[in-house]
Amino acid sequence: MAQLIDGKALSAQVLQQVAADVALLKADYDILPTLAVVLVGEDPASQVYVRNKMKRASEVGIGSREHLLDAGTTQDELAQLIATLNSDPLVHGILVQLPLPAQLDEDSVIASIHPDKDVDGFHPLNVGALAAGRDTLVPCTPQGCMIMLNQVHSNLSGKNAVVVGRSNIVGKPMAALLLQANCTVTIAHSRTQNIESLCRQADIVIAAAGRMALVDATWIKPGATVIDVGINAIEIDGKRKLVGDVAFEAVSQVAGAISPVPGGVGPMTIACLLLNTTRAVTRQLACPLEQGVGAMNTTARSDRYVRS
Ligand SMILES: Nc1nc(=O)c2c([nH]1)NC[C@@H]1CN(c3ccc(C(=O)N[C@@H](CCC(=O)O)C(=O)O)cc3)C=[N+]21
Ligand SMILES: [Mg+2]
Repeated sequence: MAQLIDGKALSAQVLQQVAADVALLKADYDILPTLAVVLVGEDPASQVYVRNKMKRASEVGIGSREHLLDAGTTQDELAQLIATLNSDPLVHGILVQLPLPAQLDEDSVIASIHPDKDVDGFHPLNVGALAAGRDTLVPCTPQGCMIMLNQVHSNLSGKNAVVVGRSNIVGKPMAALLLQANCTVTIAHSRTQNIESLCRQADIVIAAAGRMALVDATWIKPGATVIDVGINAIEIDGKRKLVGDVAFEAVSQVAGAISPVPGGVGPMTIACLLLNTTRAVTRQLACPLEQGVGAMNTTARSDRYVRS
């Protein structure tokens, strides 16, 4: 049986570190790191996610502001709000919950967020900086996956990693981070030929395709590490259930390590969002810090949150 990569427990470790950094920012700079979450419309799943984020924020001492806009909000109204948040010195992180209603242009909304407040790491400047291997705000889900991988692998150098899925929010930044960790990286997707045998050569499989139970036991090399990024909501006997992109029961008989859904990548994503909020603060301080929170200001420091 595969080792279970417990995202819930691991996220608690990350959150503990974030709480310590929040306390340090308070003590040394009298700063309350604050996250503004913008939700447009009334999608029930989005409401649950946003509520979870605010709850975790308050647990680690991060301030949060919730901006609930109605579903008919115009591009100009949203732009107005973001401009206000951009210039508010008491707001350090801005998250606009995606997806947005159809009348709104996501790309221009994302581009309007100040890059140093972009705790999602979706702004084109941050995307480019990550691609170039520079220090920047990194998307939360891939960052969480790297921390999970560091739990299993003391050294990722030379590992064959296959990322299944090529989204801008997971697949592409995930591949960039794996490359930065010196993995040999392949991005597979819906048009990839022989995807099953390709994955079977991988030491690491990141399943981020958005297709329920897509990755089966026959796709996995014995002993490989499997991270499940899927969050597919299904109904069983009228009850809502969350399942991943990996056929968990079957794959856990073959893999060396595997993350579950729920309790895997999801909690890590939220922990990294709050981690990014403290990192956003350090990017906005007038003078760079020599130690403490300032010392964490590099994308290569995910290992800092991992017990050896
Ligand atoms: N701008 C933006 N940034 C995001 O990071 C973002 C977004 N928009 N839109 C939606 C997705 C989805 N997402 C999740 C985060 C945590 C869980 C999570 O904690 N899941 C729990 C279970 C929660 C449940 O039961 O529904 C778990 O997997 O254990 C899930 C999904 C962030 N997203
Ligand atoms: Mg995809």
